[in-house]
Amino acid sequence: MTAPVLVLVDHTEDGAVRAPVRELLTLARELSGGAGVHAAWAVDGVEPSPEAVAELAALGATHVHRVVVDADPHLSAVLAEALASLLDATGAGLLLVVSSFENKEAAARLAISTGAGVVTDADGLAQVDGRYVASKTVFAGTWNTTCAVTAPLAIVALKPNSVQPSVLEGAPAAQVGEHAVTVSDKARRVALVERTERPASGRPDLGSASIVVAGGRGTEGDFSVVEELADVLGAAVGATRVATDEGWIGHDAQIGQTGVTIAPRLYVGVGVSGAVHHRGGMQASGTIVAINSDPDAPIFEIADFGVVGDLFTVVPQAAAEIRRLKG
Ligand SMILES: Cc1cc2nc3c(=O)[nH]c(=O)nc-3n(C[C@H](O)[C@H](O)[C@H](O)COP(=O)(O)OP(=O)(O)OC[C@H]3O[C@@H](n4cnc5c(N)ncnc54)[C@H](O)[C@@H]3O)c2cc1C
Repeated sequence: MTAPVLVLVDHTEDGAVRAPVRELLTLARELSGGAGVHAAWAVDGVEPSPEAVAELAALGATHVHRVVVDADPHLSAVLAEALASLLDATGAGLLLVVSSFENKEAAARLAISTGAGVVTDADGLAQVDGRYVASKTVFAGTWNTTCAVTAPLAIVALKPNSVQPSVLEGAPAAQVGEHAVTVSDKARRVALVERTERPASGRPDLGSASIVVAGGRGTEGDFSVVEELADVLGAAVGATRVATDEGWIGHDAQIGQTGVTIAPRLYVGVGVSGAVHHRGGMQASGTIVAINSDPDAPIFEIADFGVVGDLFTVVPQAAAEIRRLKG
C-alpha cells in the first residue's frame, strides 16, 4: 500500500517547527513509500519561513501547504474542516498529528466527518498487510496494544518521543503552495475571544520533553532541588497531584491519570510514591529513576534505577556530579 501521507505541522509563535513534528515526518517518509509527504502549515498569523520550509524538506516533506483558513485554525472544528479539505486535495491515506489535546479533538471531529479510523496516543505505527497498525499503551500503561485501522483513511496522533527523528541526506526542495479553505457556519459557532500566553519557564514543554524530573509530596513544597536537577539535565519539571493540589507548582505540571501523559526517554521521580494514578501518566517512559527514602515505595516496582535516600541529600549530590561530568 503506498499513499501520500499528510502531516500537521505544529509550530511555535516564532515560526519554529515543534520537535515532535520531526518524528512525524521521519515516520511519514517511511510509510509513504515514495508517494509524497505533504506538510500542512495552518497559517495563524505565522507564515512558514524559508528556513522552516527547508527544515521540513530535509525531514522528507515533498510539499508544504500554507493552509489559509477564513477562521481561527486553533479551533478544533475549523482545523478539522481545513484538514478534511487538504486530505481531499492530496489524496492522502494517512494523517499524522502530534498527540496534543488540541490535535486529538480535531482528529476525532475529522474521523466522524470522513469516516476515518483514528488512533490517539499511539507510540508506534507500521504498515502490516496493507493496513496501518498503531501501538499504544492502555489501562494506565499496564497493557501494550496494537490497533489496526480498517477504514480507507487513517488518522494517527503520535505521542512525542516515539520515533528517532532523522533527516534525509540530499533531500530535494519541497513544493510550497497555498491551500485556501472557507469553513462552514457550523465550524464558526465557537469563537476564540481571548488568549493568555503562559509565562515561558525556559524549560522544555512537559508533554514532549525527552527528560522529565517530577517532584512529589516528599519535597515538602521545596521544588528548588527538583528544578536544580531538571536544569542540569535540560529537563522539564513535572509533579504529582499532591504537589499541584498543595499549590507547590502549577496544575499544568501534573503528570498522571488526571494530568499530562508523558513518555520521555528518561523520567526521574523525586519523593514520588508511584501511586497508580500517577503511574498511568508516566509508566511508558523509557528509563525510570526513583529517589525515595522508603525502600517499599511502589515506584521501585517499575523503576529501572532506584536510590533509597533522603532527596534533599541525594538530589543536590546527583546534580553536582552531573554538572562536574558535563564540565
Ligand atoms: C481520581 C483520582 C485521580 C488522580 N489523579 C492523579 C494524577 O493524575 N496524578 C497524580 O500524581 N496523582 C493523582 N491522584 C493522586 C494519587 O492517587 C496519589 O495520591 C498521588 O500521586 C501521590 O503523590 P505523591 O507521590 O507526591 O505523594 P505520596 O504518595 O504521599 O508519596 C510521597 C513519597 O515521598 C517519599 N518521601 C518523603 N520524604 C522524602 C524524602 N525526604 N526523600 C525522599 N523521599 C521522600 C515517601 O516515602 C513517599 O513514597 C489521583 C487520585 C484520584 C483519587
